[in-house]
Amino acid sequence: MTEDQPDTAHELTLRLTGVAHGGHMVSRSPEGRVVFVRHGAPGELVRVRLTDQGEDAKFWRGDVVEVLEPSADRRERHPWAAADAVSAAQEGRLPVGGAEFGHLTLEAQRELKRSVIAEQLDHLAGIDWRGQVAALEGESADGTGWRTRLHLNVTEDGTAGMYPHRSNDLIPITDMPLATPAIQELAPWQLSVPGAARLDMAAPANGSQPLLHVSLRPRQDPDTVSALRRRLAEWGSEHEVSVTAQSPEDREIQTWAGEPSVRETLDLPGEGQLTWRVSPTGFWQIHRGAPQALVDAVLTAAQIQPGETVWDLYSGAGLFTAAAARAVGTEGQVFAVEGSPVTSADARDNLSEAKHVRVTRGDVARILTGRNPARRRHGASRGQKRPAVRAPEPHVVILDPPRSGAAKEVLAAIDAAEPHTIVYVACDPAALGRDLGRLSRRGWKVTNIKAFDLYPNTHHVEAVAVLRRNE
Ligand SMILES: C[S@@+](CC[C@H](N)C(=O)[O-])C[C@H]1O[C@@H](n2cnc3c(N)ncnc32)[C@H](O)[C@@H]1O
Repeated sequence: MTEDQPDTAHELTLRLTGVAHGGHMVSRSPEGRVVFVRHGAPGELVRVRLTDQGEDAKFWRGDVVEVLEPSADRRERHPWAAADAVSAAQEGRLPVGGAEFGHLTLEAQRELKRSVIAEQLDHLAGIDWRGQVAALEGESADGTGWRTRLHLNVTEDGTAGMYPHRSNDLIPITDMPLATPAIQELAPWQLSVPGAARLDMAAPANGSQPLLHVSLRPRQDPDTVSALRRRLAEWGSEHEVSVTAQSPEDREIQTWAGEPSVRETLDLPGEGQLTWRVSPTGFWQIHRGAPQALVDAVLTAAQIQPGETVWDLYSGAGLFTAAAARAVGTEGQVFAVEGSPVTSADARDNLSEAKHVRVTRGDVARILTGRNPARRRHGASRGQKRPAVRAPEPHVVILDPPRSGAAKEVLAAIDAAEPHTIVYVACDPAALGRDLGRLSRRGWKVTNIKAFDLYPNTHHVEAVAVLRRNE
């Protein structure tokens, strides 16, 4: 038996008392130890199979395998059978990750996300947040069909699948209802791809040509790669899908069929259409409606005036950069910083016509302060390694950091630059709470926080916070 196979010796019957950050429900074992449980709902009595249970562990983790007293918030049917924990347990397998709230109604999912945000903001920033988590316009009734991006891992023999939460046992999948209809129709999980380690599928919401990117396994023999290339190039031509590939030994991305990138677009009222190229390994928002919802929220929050200077930190391929560039006009300027070489090259290309936009590649902390907090954490010298880029004085700062949030140094540098408004876009409520707390202590007032359900059927949630200086 492997560690991940069902094991009734490690099961408990637990009452779930609430929701915790990270997609877990909270409960206590009979001897009082906290147990974080996935796939349940507050108030339920459930049988839980423990997945982490060290004697010395501060807390344990587990998955629901049977619901003894169900919550009224449970759906009749999980929209994605492969991710349904209860039927998975009945079939003697693990549920795949990626839809850990799918057993609940969308309203209940949003209520849990709301309560996590409220709790984190209260606990970490002393903010009494009374907002709601808004569904995106045009969201489907069951929260499926939204993922324009999907990644699959591949077994040694070339079968594509997905991992259960905190497990290395890849499970082949036969469908993925969270993906857009375009991706479901292509069903990349049906491909047999020996030689590949991972597949990334991107299908822009505007219906333009999708792209399949293949990350090859290390040191593949040329015959395996040629055979894979031939088959996928044929598949790509037949289905009008671009195919690209990269081996770990080679930084260059090869185009095997079609185009080397996808084309994303957005209609800005009164401004026409904005267009972005996004490379196979570059960043783009996942939900088909996310770019529109976030650009609207950021522009409303930022109240950018013509002639102003805007910083767009962690800019990705330039989603907010392009919108801000229109808002400031050619009398103003936008200073964008993006760390990933691929994504910053996309941003440069996307904004190459806008002479009032400067895209800088690098770590935001290093660009703004000349110091590298990551290196310092690992014991390197505190000294300035390289001079910081000279950033123009901002009126507005937009930042959209990764899940870990912004480094302390970044918040200090933003504060020191004295913009009138900061717009913080966050995909992690705990990092948001911590960073808003830090900015509040520097004299910033949080004037508004809006939350969006950009990831239906998962525990993830996005928030846009607006801060103005406390006069
Ligand atoms: C959440 S994405 C936001 C991108 C963009 N705002 C959008 O909506 O498309 C965060 C971006 O920050 C970049 N990033 C992560 N850590 C960084 C760092 N320390 N310095 C600069 N960029 C970073 C990532 O490569 C990614 O493109």
